[in-house]
Amino acid sequence: MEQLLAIGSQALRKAALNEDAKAYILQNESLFKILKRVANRYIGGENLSETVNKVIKENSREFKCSIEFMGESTRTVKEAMEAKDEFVNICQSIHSQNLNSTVSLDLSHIGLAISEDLCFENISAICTAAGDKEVIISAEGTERTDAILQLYKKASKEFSNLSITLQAYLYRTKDDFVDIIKEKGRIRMVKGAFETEKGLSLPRGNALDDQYLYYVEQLLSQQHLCSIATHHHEIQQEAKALINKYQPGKETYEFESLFGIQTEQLIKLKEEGYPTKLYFVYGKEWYLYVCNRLAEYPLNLFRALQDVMEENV
Ligand SMILES: Cc1cc2nc3c(=O)[nH]c(=O)nc-3n(C[C@H](O)[C@H](O)[C@H](O)COP(=O)(O)OP(=O)(O)OC[C@H]3O[C@@H](n4cnc5c(N)ncnc54)[C@H](O)[C@@H]3O)c2cc1C
Repeated sequence: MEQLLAIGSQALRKAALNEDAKAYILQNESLFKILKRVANRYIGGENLSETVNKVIKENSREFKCSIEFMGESTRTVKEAMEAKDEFVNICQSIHSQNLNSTVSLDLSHIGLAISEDLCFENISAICTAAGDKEVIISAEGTERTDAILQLYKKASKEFSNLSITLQAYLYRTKDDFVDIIKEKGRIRMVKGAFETEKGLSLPRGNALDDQYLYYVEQLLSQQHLCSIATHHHEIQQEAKALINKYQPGKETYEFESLFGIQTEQLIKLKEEGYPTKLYFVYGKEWYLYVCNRLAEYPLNLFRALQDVMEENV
C-alpha cells in the first residue's frame, strides 16, 4: 500500500509541474470540476469574498485566521501593483467585516524580484491598510532569504504590525534567528518547504525536529511573539510541554495550521485552551498549491477520493 501511495504522490508532483498536464486538466470540464471539489478542502476559494465567508465561519468556531492571496515571483510592476491592491482589499475586508484575521504574503508577490524599493513601497501600503492587524511575511527559496530578511528589518522600523517566517531546516537560520529575534515582530517558525541546494538544509527527521523545537523553546522562554506553524503532532505535544514549563502569556504565541491540513489536531489544541490559527490561501492559481498539499502527504489522496465521491452522492 505504501508503495502505491508513493506512486500516486510522485504522479501528482509530476502533474503539478507539467504544463501540458495542467492545461489538460484545467481545460477539461469534468476533470476541472473534480479537482475543484478536492481543492475546496484546502483553499479559501478563488476570490476574497468566498474566503471571507470561510473565515467568518472559522472565527465563529473561535479560530483566529490568516488570509493570503496566492502568488509569488511577479515579474512586472503592473502585476506587483495589482497584487498589492488585492492585499489592501484583504485588509479593508478584515476591518469592514470585523474579522479576527491577519494577512500573510510572499514579498516576491508584491515586487521583491523586480525592485526592493517597489517592494518596500508595497509592503508599506499594506501595513498601513492593515492598521492594528498583523502582516506576516512568508519564507521563500534560499536565493531570496537575504533580501526578505533585510526588507523585514527595514520595514519593522516603521511598522510594528509586521511579522516574519523563519525556516528551521536552513543551517543559516541559527544566525538569522539571533538577528531577527531582536525585532519585536512575531516569528512564525516553519520547518521549510522548498528544495535547497545540497548542504544548505536539514532533511526531514529527528535532527530537524530537535532544531525546530530549539527555536520554539527560545521564543516561548523569552515570551517573544511567535507562531508554532506545523502539522506535526509530536512537535505540537512537545511545544505544549514547553508552554507549560515557561508559562508565556496567551497573547504571545499561537499554533497555526494550513486550512484543511490535520485540522482535528488544531481543534483539539483549541479545545484544550491554546490560541490557534488557520491559514487560508485563495486565488485562481490553486492548482499547484492543491497538488502539493496532496503529494506531501500521500494519505490525502484517499481523502481527495472521498471528497469527490461524497459530492457525487
Ligand atoms: C501556517 C504555515 C505557514 C507556512 N509558511 C511557510 C513559509 O512561509 N515558507 C515555507 O518554506 N514553508 C511554510 N510552511 C510549510 C512548512 O515549511 C512545512 O513544509 C509544512 O508545514 C509541513 O511540515 P510540518 O511541520 O507540518 O511537518 P512534516 O515533517 O512535513 O510532517 C509531519 C507530520 O505532519 C503531518 N502533515 C504534514 N503535511 C501534511 C499534509 N499536507 N497533509 C496532512 N498531514 C500533513 C503528517 O502527520 C506528517 O507526518 C508553512 C506551514 C504552515 C503550517
